[in-house]
Amino acid sequence: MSTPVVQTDDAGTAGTAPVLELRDVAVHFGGVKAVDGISLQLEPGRIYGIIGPNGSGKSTLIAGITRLTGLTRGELLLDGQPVHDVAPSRLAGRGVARTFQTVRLLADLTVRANVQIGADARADGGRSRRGPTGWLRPGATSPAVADAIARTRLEGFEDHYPAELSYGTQRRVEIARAIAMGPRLLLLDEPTAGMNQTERAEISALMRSMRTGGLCQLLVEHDVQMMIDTCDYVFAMNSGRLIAQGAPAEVVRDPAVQEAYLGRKWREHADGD
Ligand SMILES: Nc1ncnc2c1ncn2[C@@H]1O[C@H](COP(=O)(O)OP(=O)(O)OP(=O)(O)O)[C@@H](O)[C@H]1O
Repeated sequence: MSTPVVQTDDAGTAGTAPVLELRDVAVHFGGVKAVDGISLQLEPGRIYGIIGPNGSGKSTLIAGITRLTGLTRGELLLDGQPVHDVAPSRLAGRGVARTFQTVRLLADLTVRANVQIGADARADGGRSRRGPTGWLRPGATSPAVADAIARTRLEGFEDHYPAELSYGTQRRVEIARAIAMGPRLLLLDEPTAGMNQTERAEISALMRSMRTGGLCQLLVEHDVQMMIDTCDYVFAMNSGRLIAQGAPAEVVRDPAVQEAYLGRKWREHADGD
């Protein structure tokens, strides 16, 4: 169940120092205003969602936050510090981890070794350029890896290889690898794409359980029910801008959101019936 958000201001805050702050962030590709002036704040220990129709700018916003694409304008602050000059590879050392739309596990490494990669990125502040074999410590499970495996309920899978796991379990390994980095902010880009309802519910429950310790999570997801079940606060985008924000149940009822995203989706669904 989602937790209602109370006493928030326009930026979605409730008086706690933000982990991440965006001030008037824009990313333009020539004449395409993929992200066009977004300001928001994310607090520790909360789960935020971004919804919006295809092409509304969700992925570009994540790419801007993770420094994979440059900002046309605006400011990005982590724990109050500007990160415009921080290389993407150094963001792990600044407490930012992410998972991707597609599974990116290393096929010839066990679950333990895949998760160890995250722990090693944390240990050297994301500076390591070593290949996978340089990270391996056969048979040993570091405390960070053991903790990440426990938090993602992967005990018993440590010695398995990705190909031996279900798709849903592979995605949990990716989350474990990100958690092993010890992030304060975890970005999840469509973590339930391709999953069945049971697996989606597992990821939702996992995300809710991971809020302990102040972890802030930002979820990009097309599944509206997943958003409602998982997030404390949702931002709705259209054409690169925020068109609504607030508690998930309120945002999905917002007329602008219905028109831009949900209405279209429901119409497509109805047309397909
Ligand atoms: N590298 C790029 N060069 C030019 N245009 C781009 C580039 N990346 C994204 N765009 C454009 O920016 C807009 C936003 O795209 P983006 O992928 O961020 O949307 P999205 O909300 O993540 O979509 P989806 O839900 O389909 O993943 C789109 O019009 C897209 O075509």
